[in-house]
Amino acid sequence: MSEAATRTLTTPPGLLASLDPLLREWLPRQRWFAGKGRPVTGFSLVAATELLPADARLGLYHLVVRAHQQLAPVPGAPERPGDCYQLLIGVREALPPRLAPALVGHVTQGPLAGRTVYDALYDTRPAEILLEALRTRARVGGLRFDRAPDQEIRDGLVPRLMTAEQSNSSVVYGDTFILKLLRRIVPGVNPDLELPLALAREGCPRVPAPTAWMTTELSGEPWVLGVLQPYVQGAADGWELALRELAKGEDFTAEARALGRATAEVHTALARALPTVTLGHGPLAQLVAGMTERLEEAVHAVPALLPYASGLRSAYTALGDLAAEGRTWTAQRVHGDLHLGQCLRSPSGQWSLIDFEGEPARPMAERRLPQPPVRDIAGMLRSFDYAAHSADPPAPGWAAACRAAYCTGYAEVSGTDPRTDPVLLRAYETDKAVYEVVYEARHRPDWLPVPMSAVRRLAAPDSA
Ligand SMILES: Nc1ncnc2c1ncn2[C@@H]1O[C@H](COP(=O)(O)OP(=O)(O)O)[C@@H](O)[C@H]1O
Ligand SMILES: O=P(O)(O)O[C@H]1O[C@H](CO)[C@@H](O[C@H]2O[C@H](CO)[C@@H](O)[C@H](O)[C@H]2O)[C@H](O)[C@H]1O
Repeated sequence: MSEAATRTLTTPPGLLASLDPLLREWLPRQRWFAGKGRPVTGFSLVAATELLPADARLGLYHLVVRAHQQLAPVPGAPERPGDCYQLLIGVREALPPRLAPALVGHVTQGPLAGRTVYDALYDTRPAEILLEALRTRARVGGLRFDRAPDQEIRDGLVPRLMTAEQSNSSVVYGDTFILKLLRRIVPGVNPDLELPLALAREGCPRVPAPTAWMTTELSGEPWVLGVLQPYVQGAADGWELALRELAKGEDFTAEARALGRATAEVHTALARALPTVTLGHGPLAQLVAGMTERLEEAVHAVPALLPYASGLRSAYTALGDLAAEGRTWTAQRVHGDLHLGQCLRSPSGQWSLIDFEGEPARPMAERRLPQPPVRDIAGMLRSFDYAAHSADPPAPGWAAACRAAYCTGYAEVSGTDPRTDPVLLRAYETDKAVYEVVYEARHRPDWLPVPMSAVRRLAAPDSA
């Protein structure tokens, strides 16, 4: 591992050098590793902070590493410095059986030869150390832990790592708080903290308000590393609930309508809290160009899209034509990756929206741009379709009823029914379905038929 770019280095260099071969094996296998499909050629260390020294029974290091990857999975392909990842690495003589799933590897060289390194988020003491740092607003090396002025964190909360399929890693503390540790990290303001804080200032009850957060500063820029929020106890997510009702052949329209209302409440609060802009011909042309470019990239990555490409493209050109005729749209900050799995229903039936990070694969600057709120609506409409098409047999009528109820709920609160703008809606649904095709091809190939069935429908000229 190259240490040339090291900023804060309080760890033994021998440990870092010996981690390189272990990380090459371990990191690409993690669910949250974003660079799947491109060989990792090595790592450089961006920052390292010792939380507990390695000569103790338990050593603990916070690392920011940059993964260097080849651009294509072929021998000799050019490589580029890739994404940065946040790791919490524990060092022990041996792992107790309960930590077996956390194993990164056994160190074979350097001063720590013979010791075992592991993903310390699985372990109680390291997780407690993070919460304690947030509680006490600690500064450790370059790591900064902050807590909202009006929020308290009591001690003694027992941590457990969530095992859900995630883009990041979350630890639940005593069913009271949940800490999301971002895995692939980027410089600058992160909407996963920015938007919930803005919504909390607006008094919007649909989003858990951040209690505390963890940041660092690298090369003069802030980086968000984690966010602690109240844990919604006993909550079920919209995806689980929808599948449960589908399996029983039950109607889900009352919940879909409530979700439409919740989405509109969040959009209204975001439009009050942060700037809105009017999109005229120029910005719309850019937006359409972005959708078209994403489609071209997707066709390249997933050739099964090719037969539908021209039909899909027509959804974007129809939008471009409307803009050329002088139509304008209002854009505002949005959730950016809204789907049923991002909606939590409390036991009392209240819906909350979570995970404002946006689509993990998009550049951060793009994720923070104001966009037509229909972007999120399209995400939810796709999600009802996902649920209906992952049922056996598929239930397109169920999806249609939920989609209609969701739009009705949205219109009740916002005063705008998304169905009155079908060209915009079709363009955004198409963009989302194309994103999903690439996402599934990369992460869950078995799921590919679900967005592909939507692609077939959206590519048909009468689908608007
Ligand atoms: N405030 C919360 N209360 C209860 N559960 C939560 C809360 N926030 C997140 N979760 C659970 O954690 C999971 C992952 O959270 P999310 O923010 O979507 O992370 P990721 O970006 O890694 O996908 C969610 O699907 C949900 O089950
Ligand atoms: O929740 P994440 O931010 O990690 O979002 C990513 O993963 C989602 C899947 O876990 C993916 O969502 C797609 O599958 C869902 C069912 O599992 C479905 O409800 C969504 O509509 C569909 O888009 C999401 O796209 C991706 O960004």
